[in-house]
Amino acid sequence: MPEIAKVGVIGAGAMGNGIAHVSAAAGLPVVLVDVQQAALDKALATIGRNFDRQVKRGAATEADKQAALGRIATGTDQSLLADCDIVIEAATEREGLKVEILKALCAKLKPAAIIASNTSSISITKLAAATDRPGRFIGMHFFNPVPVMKLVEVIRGLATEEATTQAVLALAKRLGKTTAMAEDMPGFIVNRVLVPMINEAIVALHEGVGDIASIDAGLKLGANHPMGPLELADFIGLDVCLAVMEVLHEGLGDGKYRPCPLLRQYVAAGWYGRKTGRGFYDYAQDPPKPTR
Ligand SMILES: CC(=O)CC(=O)SCCNC(=O)CCNC(=O)[C@H](O)C(C)(C)COP(=O)(O)OP(=O)(O)OC[C@H]1O[C@@H](n2cnc3c(N)ncnc32)[C@H](O)[C@@H]1OP(=O)(O)O
Ligand SMILES: NC(=O)C1=CN([C@@H]2O[C@H](COP(=O)(O)OP(=O)(O)OC[C@H]3O[C@@H](n4cnc5c(N)ncnc54)[C@H](OP(=O)(O)O)[C@@H]3O)[C@@H](O)[C@H]2O)C=CC1
Repeated sequence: MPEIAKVGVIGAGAMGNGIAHVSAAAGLPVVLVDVQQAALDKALATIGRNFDRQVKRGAATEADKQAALGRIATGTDQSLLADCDIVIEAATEREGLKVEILKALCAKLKPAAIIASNTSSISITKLAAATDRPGRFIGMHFFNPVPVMKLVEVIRGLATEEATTQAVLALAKRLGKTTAMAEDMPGFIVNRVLVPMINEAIVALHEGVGDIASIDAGLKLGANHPMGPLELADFIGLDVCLAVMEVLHEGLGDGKYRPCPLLRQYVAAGWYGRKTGRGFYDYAQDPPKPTR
């Protein structure tokens, strides 16, 4: 398997922009594709702002930022990914959508190209089966925010070839990440543990055990979490949290993974958290104000 020299990213949202950021910062040319030009524009602005954080701290120079931004090409057409050695799929956490994207993508890529999914929980084996290259399909699960979080979970599907695994481990290392191998089971490792905790915080809110501010203060001040569980849920996206709980509940068949009805209600209202401006907190206010 040749070394990965060019990275494609599909989906320019909360995660896609970060994956493009760290790939370009590592000196790799990047192609970032999304269906909405507006999403691409927003992603480039976010990447620029995140580089500014690093420049301010002296962790990067203005020249580093400009050079990295110069390595990122964007567009709404998947054919721009034709000469990428790997394409990392980071589109919305909906299985049907991912399958549709992957099926369309295969025809556009060179036969040797690897496809990786950044999915939070969906079966890598199942997604691989939707492609023409199950041996060159793998889970490469980054964490939010990508420029800061050191971990990449690597998940092999049943058909993933060793050369694919080694190429992705080498890429993660080049991106400055630490890898953990996770089995292709619902939620992999981190989300199997973390998202049920978030769901339990929502249950506690739903049952009136505490209000939003108290629940978040509890885990921040009592367990030294950097963010409270409800603040974190908004940061991840309530849509993603619900999608993960549904995969756990269905895949493991245990009632303890039942998504809290209040989480369903917030997602049904379109209150996804930071990405829509309102979730458990209203981000139109400064500081963000609890919504109940
Ligand atoms: C759902 C899934 O499938 C998997 C997941 O991702 S689960 C979610 C995993 N993520 C978490 O658990 C995040 C928990 N929260 C945190 O770690 C911290 O709150 C945080 C790193 C996000 C912010 O840290 P903080 O101390 O509150 O803020 P701050 O001191 O301003 O930032 C620390 C660093 O992070 C950077 N940072 C903060 N927020 C950032 C953001 N949204 N994007 C990029 N960089 C960010 C800052 O620039 C700073 O970096 P520099 O030192 O280079 O400037
Ligand atoms: N949020 C998180 O903390 C984490 C999420 N993940 C996973 O990463 C993936 C992305 O999540 P996240 O970044 O939060 O999601 P977002 O909703 O922020 O971004 C998804 C992006 O994909 C775009 N998209 C939708 N359909 C297509 C398509 N057909 N082709 C190209 N782009 C498309 C969306 O555009 P539009 O808005 O127009 O639909 C949107 O810009 C998910 O699988 C999620 O589970 C993994 C780790 C952490």
